[in-house]
This record gives sequence, C-alpha cells and structure tokens, in this order.
Amino acid sequence: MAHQANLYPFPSISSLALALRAYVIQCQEAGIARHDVFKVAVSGGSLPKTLAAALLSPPSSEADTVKWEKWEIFFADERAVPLDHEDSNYALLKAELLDKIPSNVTPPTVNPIDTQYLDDTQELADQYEQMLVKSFASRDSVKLPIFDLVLLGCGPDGHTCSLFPGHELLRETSAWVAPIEDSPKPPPRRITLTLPVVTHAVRVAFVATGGGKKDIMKQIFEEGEGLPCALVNEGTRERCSWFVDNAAVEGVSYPKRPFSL
Ligand SMILES: O=C1O[C@H](COP(=O)(O)O)[C@@H](O)[C@H](O)[C@H]1O
Repeated sequence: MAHQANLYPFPSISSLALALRAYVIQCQEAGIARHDVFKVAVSGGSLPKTLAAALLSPPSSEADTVKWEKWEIFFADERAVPLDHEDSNYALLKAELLDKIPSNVTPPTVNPIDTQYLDDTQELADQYEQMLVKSFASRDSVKLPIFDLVLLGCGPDGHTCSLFPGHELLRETSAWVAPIEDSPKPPPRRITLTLPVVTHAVRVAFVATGGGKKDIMKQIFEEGEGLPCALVNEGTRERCSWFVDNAAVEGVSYPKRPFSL
C-alpha cells in the first residue's frame, strides 16, 4: 500500500535485530551525509535490549559499521528520577547498550536529563528542550528539531514515548518537550518529546515484540484512530517502519512487507 507505515514481521528476534541494524546504519549514513553526525532519539521499555542485540555484534563489512563516535543520543521520553534509578530510561540504555560498547571505540555523545530539576517536571522538560534548541540550532532555524531517527516502543495500551491514549498532551502543538505528572504507567512523573517533534523526524521506527502486543497492534493497524502509536503512523506514513515479530502481528490484517532497505 502506497504512503503507509511499513510493517515488517520477522520469525525471530535475531532476524529482526539483523534488519534493524541494517536500517539504523542506513539512517546513520544519511545523517552523517547531511550534517556529519547522527542524531537519534531512543525510548526505554523493551527497546534498548533489542537495540543492543542489533548493534553490538561486530561489523561484517565496512558498510555494516556502527559509527558510535558520530552518534548523538537523546531520550524520546524519560522518567523524573535520578540517572541511576531503576525506573530511569537512561540507566536502562546504559546497562543494556552503552556499557557494552567496546572500549576501543570512541563512545557516542549521550544527552540525559538534567537531574537538578527533578522536583519540577515543567523545568525538567524546559531544560531538555533548551538543550535540544542548542543542539539543533546550527541545522535548522529550529521551528522543530529534525531527528535523523526516532526509535520508539509501543505499550500494550498503544502509548509511545510518554504520550498516553486520551491524554491532553496529544494535543500539544508548541512545546518540543513536555512534562507529564499523571502517567497511567508508573512512575507518574516524566517528560516526553511531543507528537509534532516525533513526526517531524526524518525516519521513525517502532520495535514491538511478543504476543502480549498483538491486541493493541490490531487496534493500531485496523481501527486505532487516536491511539498515540496510530497518530505517529498518520503523521509519518512511509517514513515510519515497524520491526515486529510474528507473535506481535498474529491476526493483524494490515499489509505486511518483506524487509528491504
Ligand atoms: O513507559 C514506557 O513505555 C514505552 C513502551 O515500553 P515497552 O516495554 O512496552 O516497549 C517505552 O517506549 C517508553 O520509553 C517508556 O518510558
């Protein structure tokens, strides 16, 4: 189907990880060609583990190289907790991926939240937004930042980032980063990229695995108007790719595609 999100199912996590690696490296190369860095926003939840499976294996060729030194990593959402807290998306990414990057390569630049503002989520969000303004300033005249890639998860209720179904944050049009104090999934206090920022990215990729996701996948792809994940699909269309395992899309009637770059 033309101009729709791409849905790529895989029989195993290892085959999904191989394809995800090829896709991320293509986005990396496009980012480097555009502005000599790769600006990527990363989610928490189940994503960092799959991302690690994709990116940590040694390159099979020059073209298959993850150029960590060119990566600038941002967080698609973060919980208002210290960076070593068990709920921190930064801590999760660090444990699953960052700490496992070989020590003989130049590490990526990582942009966590500024924890001196944990008591005030509005300020926490504003500070993260200001950091984005500085980081993206030389690139656009910054109406909105343009990430080279936003990597997303999909919650069993259809949430993504910390954008939850029916929440007023889905109507946010001016802020790049917004606070949320009433997340239905704990912890309640978080910050998140807003929908306009997510959908403005060059590419957006979701990773969703396991049979626990199949009911919400059916809703998102068959009837899910208004669900946050469906809103990202609508806002990005062919720029959006879903990397899923067969279990997550069992019974989903949306056209599935064999993966190709
Ligand atoms: O709370 C969150 O949940 C979503 C989805 O997590 P998953 O475990 O169902 O993949 C995640 O993408 C987000 O970053 C996180 O803060």
